[in-house]
Amino acid sequence: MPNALHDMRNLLVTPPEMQAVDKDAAGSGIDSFSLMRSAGMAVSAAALRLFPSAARFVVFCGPGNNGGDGYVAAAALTASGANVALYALGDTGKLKGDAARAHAAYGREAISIELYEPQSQDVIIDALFGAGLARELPDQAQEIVGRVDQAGLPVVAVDLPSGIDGRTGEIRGASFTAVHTVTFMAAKPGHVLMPGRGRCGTLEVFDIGIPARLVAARAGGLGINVPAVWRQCAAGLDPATHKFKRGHLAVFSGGPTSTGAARLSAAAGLRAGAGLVTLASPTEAIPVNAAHLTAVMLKEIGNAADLAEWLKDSRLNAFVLGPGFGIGEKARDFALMLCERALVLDADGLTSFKERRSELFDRIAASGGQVVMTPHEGEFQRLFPEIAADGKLSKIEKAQAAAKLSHAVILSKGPDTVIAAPSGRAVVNVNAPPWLATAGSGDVLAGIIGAHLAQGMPAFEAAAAAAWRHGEAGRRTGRSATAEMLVENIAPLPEESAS
Ligand SMILES: NC(=O)C1=CN([C@@H]2O[C@H](COP(=O)(O)OP(=O)(O)OC[C@H]3O[C@@H](n4cnc5c(N)ncnc54)[C@H](OP(=O)(O)O)[C@@H]3O)[C@@H](O)[C@H]2O)[C@@H](O)CC1
Ligand SMILES: Nc1ncnc2c1ncn2[C@@H]1O[C@H](COP(=O)(O)OP(=O)(O)O)[C@@H](O)[C@H]1O
Ligand SMILES: [K+]
Repeated sequence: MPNALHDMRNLLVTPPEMQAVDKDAAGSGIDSFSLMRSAGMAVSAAALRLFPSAARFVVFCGPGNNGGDGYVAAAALTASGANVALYALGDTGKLKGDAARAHAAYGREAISIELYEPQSQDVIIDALFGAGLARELPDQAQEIVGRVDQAGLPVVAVDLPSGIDGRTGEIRGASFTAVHTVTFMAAKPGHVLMPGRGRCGTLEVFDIGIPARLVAARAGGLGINVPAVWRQCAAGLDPATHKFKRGHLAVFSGGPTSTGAARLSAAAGLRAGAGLVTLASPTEAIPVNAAHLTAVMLKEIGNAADLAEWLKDSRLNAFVLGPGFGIGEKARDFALMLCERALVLDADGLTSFKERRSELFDRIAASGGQVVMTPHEGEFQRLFPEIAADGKLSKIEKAQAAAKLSHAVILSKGPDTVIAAPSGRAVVNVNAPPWLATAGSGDVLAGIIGAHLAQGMPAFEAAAAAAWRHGEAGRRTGRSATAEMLVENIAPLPEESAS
């Protein structure tokens, strides 16, 4: 695992991994109650920072350690002079361990949660359930979520908004929608996967003092897609370079009425840094493509024999196949010929293998090439129906399973794009604005990945860096983004110092 993922800010730790970290911390002699105290104090500080003039802080405490953090926060808020009311879910007499100790230390009355009546100036501290949520949110808690939503009250969540599954980001029955979430040591998948991400508000990762080495030792290779993940593979270009050293990317065009998608990929590939980009076009689409291209070159490739001849040029080192290409045998034949080099298989290129996927997966395994597949949800479902249908798996786990099965790097698109390698390594992209969901946006992404592959980046880093640059391009473009505008706004790769 690269060092980048050892940086706590970039790590994602699943709830079971975090539980193991807790045990290791206790085993190494760290006082678990002092960790809870740090956690609760951090929540109290965040609440006071965000709502310095709140009329009342209402703390909801659950039956486990998340509730324990709530008792500590309530005590700290009270000590700071704030007006605090505390409502408990379940029998406080049944609290155990650190949570029981935090409850005792709070020392004031806990009101039963069903008695909570919203007041218009309330600020909610949600400490019902965190990483330990093991099933649907109890009915009583769901009802409170409804009351808080209806009253439109701001919520500060402890660890996770209660109701969000920390492993998957799914909503277990109902969940609070927080304006701010304070989590501890490292973010969890539920903070970055949808729909959970949309309910966390701003995310604060607070260091409660567990040594980083204990967290890193249990972390399983998941991270957030920050430049540190791939920067070491994107070193600045050699000033003595020439265009062939920056790689030669080829993008395959569809027929005369569906050429735009491939041209978008090609334009994005050039803009993203490939030295040369050639659009490979069937004969009948040559006129329309010729009429639209300038810096991108054009080559007539009608059939597999033409392609075989062209591939004798070993400088052609990366390919994008799929956008607007058409579904069928030609796509399959071409893709199978390209697996040995570096290939982005997208759109129709993926769908063409719906009934014949093992041919593709076997070829990828045998070829040793760098292959990235970029399915959106529908394409993922077509190629990996059994994985897509497994309701127990998170989006990260689905991408990991698909990567393992196909031997390719999988970039599973959406607002929470996941990039996974066959080894299990995976990152979640978090910089994409919603207006990236515009026609042709995926074609632009495929072109950026192609440019990275052409420059010699390994498939995982090429895909992760492309998702990030695509997101940045979206931000630079703004809400009115079209795919053409995204191409214009692809910025240079960040310098060494960016994180
Ligand atoms: N990470 C760290 O280093 C630190 C973490 N800390 C904090 O600990 C939190 C994790 O604590 P936790 O493990 O006690 O889990 P938590 O979310 O309180 O819930 C578990 C309880 O709820 C119950 N239960 C579960 N689901 C239920 C349901 N649907 N309906 C009803 N009951 C349900 C479950 O009972 P059971 O499933 O056994 O029946 C159990 O009693 C974490 O989020 C963070 O805030 C800090 O204190 C400092 C250090
Ligand atoms: N809500 C969203 N927020 C951020 N990015 C999104 C959202 N929805 C889609 N995207 C991104 O937009 C792109 C759409 O690609 P794709 O589905 O292939 O569309 P198209 O075929 O029109 O190009 C993907 O990169 C995807 O990750
Ligand atoms: K919570």
